[in-house]
Amino acid sequence: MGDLMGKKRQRAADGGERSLIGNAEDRDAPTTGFVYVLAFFSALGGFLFGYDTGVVSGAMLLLKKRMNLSALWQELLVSSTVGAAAVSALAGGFLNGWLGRRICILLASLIFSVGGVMLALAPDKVVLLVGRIIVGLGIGIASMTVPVYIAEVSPPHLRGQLVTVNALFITGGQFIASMVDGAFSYLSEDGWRYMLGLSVLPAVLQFLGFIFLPESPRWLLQKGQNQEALQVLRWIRGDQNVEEEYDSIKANIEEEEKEVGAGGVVLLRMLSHGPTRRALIVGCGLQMFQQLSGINTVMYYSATILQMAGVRDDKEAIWLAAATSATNFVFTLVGVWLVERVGRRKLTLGSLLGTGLSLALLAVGFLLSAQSSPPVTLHPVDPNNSTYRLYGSCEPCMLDPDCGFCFRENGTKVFESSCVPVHQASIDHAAWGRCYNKTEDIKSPIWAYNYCPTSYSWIVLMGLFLYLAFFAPGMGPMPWTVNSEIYPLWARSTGNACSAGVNWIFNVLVSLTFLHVAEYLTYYGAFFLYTGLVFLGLLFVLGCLPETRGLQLEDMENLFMGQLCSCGASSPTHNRHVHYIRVKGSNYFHSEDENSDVD
Ligand SMILES: O[C@H]1[C@H](O)[C@@H](O)[C@H](O)[C@@H](O)[C@H]1O
Repeated sequence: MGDLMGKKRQRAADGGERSLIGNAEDRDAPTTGFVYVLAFFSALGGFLFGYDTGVVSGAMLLLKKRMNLSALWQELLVSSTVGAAAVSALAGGFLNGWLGRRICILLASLIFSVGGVMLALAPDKVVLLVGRIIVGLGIGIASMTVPVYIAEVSPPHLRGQLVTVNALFITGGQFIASMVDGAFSYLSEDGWRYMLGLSVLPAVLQFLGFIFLPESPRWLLQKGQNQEALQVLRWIRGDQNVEEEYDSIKANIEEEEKEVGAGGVVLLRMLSHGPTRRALIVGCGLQMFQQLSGINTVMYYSATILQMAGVRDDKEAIWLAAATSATNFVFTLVGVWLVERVGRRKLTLGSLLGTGLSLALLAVGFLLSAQSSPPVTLHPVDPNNSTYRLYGSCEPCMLDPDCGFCFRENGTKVFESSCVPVHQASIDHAAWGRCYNKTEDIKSPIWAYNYCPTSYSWIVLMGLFLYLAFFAPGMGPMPWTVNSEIYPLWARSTGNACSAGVNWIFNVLVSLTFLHVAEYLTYYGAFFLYTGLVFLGLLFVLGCLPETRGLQLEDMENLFMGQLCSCGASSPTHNRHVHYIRVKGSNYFHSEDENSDVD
């Protein structure tokens, strides 16, 4: 074993130098346009991920009225997709290893198409629920397969950028979904059918594309289909000399097999092998912290934040929410531009720092709003004679899930305000009284179920914008990009399945707990909590995330040879020394001390 590891490190060291030279050449080498075609068609999976998770909020506004959906059914229709994605992302690891990346992408696009047709034609809420679960199964498989496929077909110097394009497509999907929501919100009858059904178009396009596109050459080599692998490499790289890359991948697979064996449960082998165990902790940790930084809560909550800021019209709020997803999209583009320039580690660290500070600003905005919460001035008599809680100001009334704030305003001045019970069937109006009948008349009272009018909304708005500007280039895409790179081939599908599963599980956890957390800690407490979690994430990344820019996928394992979390950018590990050589502004790994043993 020790001997093998020694040879492996020798090869890695040679490979490191070779990739070092290779990379310098690579940058100047012509890249065939074909790799961009591959990235585009694969990233349609990211688009569908974003579209289907984003479109549901607008569709729900219409659906709850058309189908008379209770709060439980609304919750089910939203969360079932994310829950199904968690399950299928985990299962996707096995499918990826067994069937290959291409078949999995074809499967996902087929599932998306079937789910989309079902949703568009759904006669009742049960069919809708089944459709949402089916779509979720597609999202899970796509979310873990697409980054792996793109990473495996890309040359090292373009890999970060091309995998990050998938994340760009995710936020692009969310943005288009919000535009479609806005456009079809005027069709109150059947608008939701178009919103949910339109996803069939990109799904079919991806399916048709992948009928003609090749399997990942790395997966083919792993399955012993050497001739096909060589052909695909030639196809993707154009005229370039691919023998060296082919030999390097092949030699690596053989060594890995000798080193960690071939049979058995991959996850167990990963956990008992130091470098893959550490990579798995880093990959899952990144995905966990991505969700713990509250992105989906902030996005979801943006409509309310805008209402706080004085946007009272529902339609206007929908369009402004589209501006939020547009911001997320535009700043992901900045991430695509930066990833190969500053590297994954610096990008993630900078993003976490800015995200944490913006969350603190959001929390301060909510705190100031709570402190200047308008008082309740009217205490109307409950016609149903049921006792309802008496609150002195808007803040506690708004945090109570059974009540809402009913008020009039004159400019920024709030008057004639009361706290009344919410209607059992819909949070859109009060159970009785002045806010029972919602009219378009601007003089009629305003019903605020989950916000309070405030003059500090500009701080919250600024916090929201800065949050997206910092989160989107780094913490949004980097967990996906890094996970596609850090595992050796034999562990890549399983590693990505686990980390994507962690992402979806924490997505559900954070969304389901937000309102309860806000009820106990208030909104500012909830945002201070996210701030704390983001700073924990910052420490984690600072200590544990090595730089992967420019390295061959086959050389990544060396980054995780030492103790976990001593693997920060350039720190030496306990049993071997790692240092970086700068070539053309990039860090390249170079190994010394080949004979020491690992673990
Ligand atoms: O990377 C994506 C992206 O940031 C999305 O905006 C978010 O909704 C997802 O949860 C996340 O995984």
